[in-house]
Amino acid sequence: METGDPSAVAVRKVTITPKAIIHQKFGTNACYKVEEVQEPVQIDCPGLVIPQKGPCLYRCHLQLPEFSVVSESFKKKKDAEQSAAEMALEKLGIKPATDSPSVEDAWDGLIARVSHLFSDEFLPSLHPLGGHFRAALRRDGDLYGSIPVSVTAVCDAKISNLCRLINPKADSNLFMVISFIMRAAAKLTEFVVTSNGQLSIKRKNPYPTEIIESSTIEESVSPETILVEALHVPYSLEKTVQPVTLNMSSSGYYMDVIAQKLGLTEASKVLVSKNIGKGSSDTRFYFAAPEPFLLDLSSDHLHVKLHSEGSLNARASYICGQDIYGDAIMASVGYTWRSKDLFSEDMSLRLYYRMLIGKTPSGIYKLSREAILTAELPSVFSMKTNWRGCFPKEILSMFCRRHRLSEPVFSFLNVPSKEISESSRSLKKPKVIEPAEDEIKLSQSLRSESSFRCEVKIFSKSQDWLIHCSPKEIYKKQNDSVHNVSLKVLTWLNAYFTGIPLEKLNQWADALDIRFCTKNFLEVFVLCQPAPNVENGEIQGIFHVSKDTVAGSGVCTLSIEGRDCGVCPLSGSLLCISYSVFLIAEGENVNVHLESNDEFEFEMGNGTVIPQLETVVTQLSVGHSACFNINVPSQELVLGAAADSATTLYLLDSKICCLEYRITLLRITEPLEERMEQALFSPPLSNQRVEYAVKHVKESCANTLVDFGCGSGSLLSSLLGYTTSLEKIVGVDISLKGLSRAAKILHSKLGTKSDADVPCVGIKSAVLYDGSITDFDSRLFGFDIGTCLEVIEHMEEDQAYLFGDVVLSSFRPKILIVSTPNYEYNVILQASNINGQEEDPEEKTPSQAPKFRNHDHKFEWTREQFNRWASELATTNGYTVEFSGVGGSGDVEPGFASQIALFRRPLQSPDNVSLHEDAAECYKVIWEWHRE
Ligand SMILES: C[S@@+](CC[C@H](N)C(=O)[O-])C[C@H]1O[C@@H](n2cnc3c(N)ncnc32)[C@H](O)[C@@H]1O
Ligand SMILES: [Mg+2]
Repeated sequence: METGDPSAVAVRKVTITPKAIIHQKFGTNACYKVEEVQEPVQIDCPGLVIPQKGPCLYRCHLQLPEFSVVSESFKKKKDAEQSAAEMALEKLGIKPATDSPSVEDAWDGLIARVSHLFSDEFLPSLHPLGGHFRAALRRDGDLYGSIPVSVTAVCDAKISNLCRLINPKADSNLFMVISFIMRAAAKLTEFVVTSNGQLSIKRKNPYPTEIIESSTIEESVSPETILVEALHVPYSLEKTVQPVTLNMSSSGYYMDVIAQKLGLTEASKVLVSKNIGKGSSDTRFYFAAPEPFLLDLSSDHLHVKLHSEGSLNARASYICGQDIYGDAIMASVGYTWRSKDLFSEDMSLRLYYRMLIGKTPSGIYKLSREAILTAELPSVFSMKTNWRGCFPKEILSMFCRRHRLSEPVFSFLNVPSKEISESSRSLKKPKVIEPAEDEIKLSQSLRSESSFRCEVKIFSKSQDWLIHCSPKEIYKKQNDSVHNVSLKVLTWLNAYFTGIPLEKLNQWADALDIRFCTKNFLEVFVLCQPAPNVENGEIQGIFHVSKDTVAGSGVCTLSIEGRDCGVCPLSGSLLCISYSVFLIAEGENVNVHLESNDEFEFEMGNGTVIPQLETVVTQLSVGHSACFNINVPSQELVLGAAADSATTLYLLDSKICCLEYRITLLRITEPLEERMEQALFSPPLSNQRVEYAVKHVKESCANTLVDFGCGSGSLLSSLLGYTTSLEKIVGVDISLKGLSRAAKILHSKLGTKSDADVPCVGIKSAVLYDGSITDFDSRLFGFDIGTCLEVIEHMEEDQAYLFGDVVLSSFRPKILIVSTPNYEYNVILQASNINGQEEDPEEKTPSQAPKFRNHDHKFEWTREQFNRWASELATTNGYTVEFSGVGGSGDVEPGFASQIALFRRPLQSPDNVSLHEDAAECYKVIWEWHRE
């Protein structure tokens, strides 16, 4: 425990304390002695024989050259000391200043602090700097007892605080701090010596022997030599970061060892960065003090001058957020508050690259998932329950901390309830509603019936405005609004980190409702973009963005093993895979293991994993394994993952490499809607819709069927399991992923089985088209039956109206079946437990209208809304319509779970075929099959 520090309270209270003033006036001539006082105990238990101890109190004797004072008794030693100092000041007729400290006060505090560090009482203390003072007494010759100023500048929070009070810029300017300390030491000529051109301070008189003895200068139990792994970070970006070993002999001073590695004679020429490690670790950059700095300690323009020297170490400066010059050593070594022994930890290339990765938004996400080569920061925040890894808000906070910015400031705009009730009446998602300016009340007191709009502002440490994101979207949950706005900012920042040009950055900002102060922003993030390398036209910088990543590589080879169970993942499903990633080199027998995960969950369709992986899993069924190769991504990602950095570096530098992914699809959890339909209905609702369609196919003896919005072909493939009169089946969709799954399933059902065991023997052809069902294609005119199951609610409402018109006026099927969710039924679904799994219990607001069943639904209609749509449509186009449904009952409130409209074209109604004779064939054939 550190005692008797006169500047300590100065910093804490911001005003100079009585003790500090005494110290300024008398220095070491002021002598404090604290004694314990035992307070008399009040016996409130007569007859008790066990001796009673009162609380321990302290009294302080302060001896000054002319007089002495004794304080009252206090519970804390330091209060006794301050009280004694105050009494002495009173005697001297000095009034301590009570207002905030002036720069002069801070200077006085700094001088007092430096003086204290070199005092007898500091030497034995358990303070990170104490170790340096003791180790300095093991240095030889002239260096005996000499302390490098740089360590005092970074290992003592009080010095940093005082320097900041003198000049706020000292916070990020190491050189300024060092020159302040040197100037303070120069004021203590009686006590310490500073030598010209040397960044070191030494005590004038030796320590008394008893102080040295009590300080245990020799470290307790340490082996002969300690080998510490560190890294050499060259300032030239052409040279790679290399591991180095520091041999810390137990009898020397570790700063001298580092000096040698930097090619310097001794420790005082070494400068030390801020701590960049996590928590208790002490990871810092060590680098040579630049020559101009040694020559001109007092210049205020030093920083600028150093900048123009051109030896800025971009990698080291980027990682620690402080300017670092020349080659640097990155090491985790130093003294702590816990022990007198030297603390050290090995640094590895992997740790270094992880630090680099951890400075970008997507990197923070990747690290939080322990999936550097596999995960990507998702593009949307769909649902809290499906999000894996750190949440956007936390990532944003972490990002700000790592770039030494202020914490992000979130504020909520309370959306008036009028807006919400209007928006829920139309049963449309309250997506973009702009409340009138005067109706917005900035409110932190949030009512449960409120909806939330959240905005965020980001400021630098010195409160310069950097980014402001104010999306218009309204959310029912406060958390959703916070995560969404955070994700927007992260997405935008990520774009900046990948090196997009400024004009694009501006466009992105507009699209994401972001405003930013270009000047302030670039000042803070100047080192964060990969700088274009003019010589060879490649992007090169702190990030080694490889050509392949820039070009956007795809999957090179793919092989799938295992039995196809026919269920492929849909967008919105939650997948669980196991995977391993290896670095493989052309013509080499070695492959380096980079990353593995036994159970890795992610949501499909949000960009939560690298695009190649998402492409591959869409082709897999549960139980399937796949192996595919991709081009090597940026080096820092590979090295951040690799445990064996040496082999990895060797292969990356000398061979043509690629990454090999081996994955197995373990589980698929369908989106909420699918899960509810399966769990709450027997047979599952989707099967009931298929059976409804089959019944009408059979009844109408249809030969031709078109499924509008066929998705992954569940209806078409199910139809193959029934004996019907169908000869031609066609599917149309705009989703290529869905269509390719449909093709795969139809192909396996139609192509492989022998006629004997297939009921669908009558089917002569099957075709899948890529196209929008709101566009007419004459090849699908006049079919016997058209189906459109659970599709219209995935379109905007006006598009659903358009589809209705096009299908009945142009396609003109004899029968059309349209199904869509019955919104009124949601109360029943959402009262079920299934829904509970998705909800955050504390966020539930029962008074609100039920949610839609699926986050991709653009609307959900009540029975009345659906009836109105279908009836008007039928009348306009000369069809009849009848209403029905599946799930629940039509006669009991609230009706069917899935409502169905069945349109029939009366027999006498003309086909209108002539109208479409020359109509375009705008759909694209994706797959077709014809019976030979
Ligand atoms: C919920 S899925 C239903 C799939 C299928 N009908 C079923 O019942 O399994 C909705 C489908 O509608 C498709 N879709 C949405 N808008 C469309 C459009 N304008 N044209 C064609 N398909 C569309 C989507 O791509 C998606 O495959
Ligand atoms: Mg749907």
